[in-house]
Amino acid sequence: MAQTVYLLAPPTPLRSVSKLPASSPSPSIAGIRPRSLLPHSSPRLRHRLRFHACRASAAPPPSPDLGLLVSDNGSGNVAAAAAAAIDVDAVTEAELKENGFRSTRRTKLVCTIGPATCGAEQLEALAVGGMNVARVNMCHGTHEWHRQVIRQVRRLNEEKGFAVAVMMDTEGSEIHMGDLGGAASAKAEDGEIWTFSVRSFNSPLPERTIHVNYDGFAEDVKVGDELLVDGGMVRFEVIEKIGPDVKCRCTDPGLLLPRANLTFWRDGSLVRERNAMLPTISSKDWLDIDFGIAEGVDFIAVSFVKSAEVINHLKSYIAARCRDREIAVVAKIESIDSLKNLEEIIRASDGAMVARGDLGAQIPLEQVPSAQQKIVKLCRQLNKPVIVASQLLDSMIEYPTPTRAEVADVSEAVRQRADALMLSGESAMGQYPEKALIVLRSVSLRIERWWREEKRHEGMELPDITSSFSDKISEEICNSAAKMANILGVDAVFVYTKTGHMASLLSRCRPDCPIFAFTSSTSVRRRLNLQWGLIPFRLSFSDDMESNLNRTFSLLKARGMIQSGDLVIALSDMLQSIQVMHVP
Ligand SMILES: Nc1ncnc2c1ncn2[C@@H]1O[C@H](COP(=O)(O)OP(=O)(O)OP(=O)(O)O)[C@@H](O)[C@H]1O
Ligand SMILES: CC(=O)C(=O)O
Repeated sequence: MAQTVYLLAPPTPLRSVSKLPASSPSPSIAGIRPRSLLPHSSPRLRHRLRFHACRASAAPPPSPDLGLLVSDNGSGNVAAAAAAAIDVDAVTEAELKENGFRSTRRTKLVCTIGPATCGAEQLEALAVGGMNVARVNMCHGTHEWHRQVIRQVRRLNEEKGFAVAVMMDTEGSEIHMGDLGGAASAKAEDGEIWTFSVRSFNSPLPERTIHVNYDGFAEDVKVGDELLVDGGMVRFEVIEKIGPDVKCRCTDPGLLLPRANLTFWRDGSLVRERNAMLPTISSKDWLDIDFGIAEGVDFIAVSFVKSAEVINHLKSYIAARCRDREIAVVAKIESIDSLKNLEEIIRASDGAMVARGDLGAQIPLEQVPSAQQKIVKLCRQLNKPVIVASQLLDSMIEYPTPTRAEVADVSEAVRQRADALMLSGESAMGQYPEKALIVLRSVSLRIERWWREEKRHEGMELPDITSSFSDKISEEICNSAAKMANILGVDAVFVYTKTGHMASLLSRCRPDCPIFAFTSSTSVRRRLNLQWGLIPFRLSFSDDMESNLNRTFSLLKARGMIQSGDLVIALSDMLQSIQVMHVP
């Protein structure tokens, strides 16, 4: 296993990438020697790193192998296709000129797809607008509906050069309302009496009647309990139980949406004994998971995770059925149990979601911000991508501009350096999905730039996360490369990575510059699209690093993404030639 650090430096243009002898430090970066670049390396490692001083060639690029390189810019508006094989659209050109890759967006954007956005044109508008991941929520819609959406996203990727990943979100064993007999919503007014019942009804439902999906509902609730719909968007008080029917008085009026989640509280605490007995992954979820595997989704988000065990079980299940590619498992942190077992759950998962909607129905609302901060921090320490979700721009479901408080909430998530922000109802069924995406994009760009200008490198302790010696080498190289990138003010870090692991380790360090991640796998490329600061490309590699570098420089220069004289650090996790090694 070899790792190489390349330093590519100006000032005088060379005609080709040149390589110095292994023992020579880079002349352009005086005084920086391998040892000083790996300050934390154990002397026992005695690795010999080879540093290569190179410059992006000033010579006209050779005819690029256009079919091999496909990118999308992290700024999101890049329907990036191979430079000439597929024309780069006008939006892409404009966005590149406007921001340039140095200021490209680092925070990734997830959009929930629903009736407002499931058409081909609407999906394309979201991709052009910066959607990195499309989320489908299995609480809603049929398999046929989800299949159409997933295939449409794949088509967009293939035909227009996007790398939008697909995340399937399981329903989980939550207690929720039924379908409202086909109605899009129903309004509950203050003081009205509604019936919540486990009985099945034909459409249309009797007036002010709600079906509940959980058979034990009427037995579990008590007169006087508070019933929260959708985490408290509407509230009722239980006033009477008649067999399977529970009569409730509306105390906080609002809009009831189909299949909204239900929780009940007694004496100021969540009643959760019954919930605790329900399986995290229900039999319906297993059918949905099989569907997701068959449709080739990139992520499966698991609702109401209680422990690491269920994540491990699901990962083994996926591994047994999916030998040729990986599906990342994202743990949704949305329950008291998931907070209790947070670290073991995050360690077991490939990522996490701060699912503030349901979390806010399980813990007091005022505890949600600190829980968010804790989850985001832990995820970064453990190198797991983290999504901040729910109600970021809730008012934009109905209005074309966000509230100031919503903008502040988005800014805080960006400032915490979460990997991704998620739109839920705003994109699934809101009136302004594209505008909501623009708000996320512009707030992210602005806060990220402010952060860089203020030079606010947080000194977050990044603990060792690797167990194997080989991974430890990668980790040290990435930590050092990110530090060096900030000190030297380089324009970009290039990482050539088979599995994406090294790109992800770099992302964890949140360097000031963007990270161009090259991988030969389209599915790894899509997965990397969830991670902070990564601009993932697909590139067929050779084992010859110089040839890879030359080719990437030519291709990126041809597209105006880098220029001669740009300062770049390049890392690789897959050279077979030994360039980091134990000194004999
Ligand atoms: N596939 C779909 N079909 C119909 N409506 C949908 C679909 N996906 C989402 N929606 C609508 O958008 C709203 C917000 O979506 P979201 O995925 O956040 O769901 P949710 O019901 O709030 O549940 P969760 O807690 O799982 O996020 C939903 O309540 C629903 O009204
Ligand atoms: C996204 C989600 O499931 C929640 O916020 O509850």
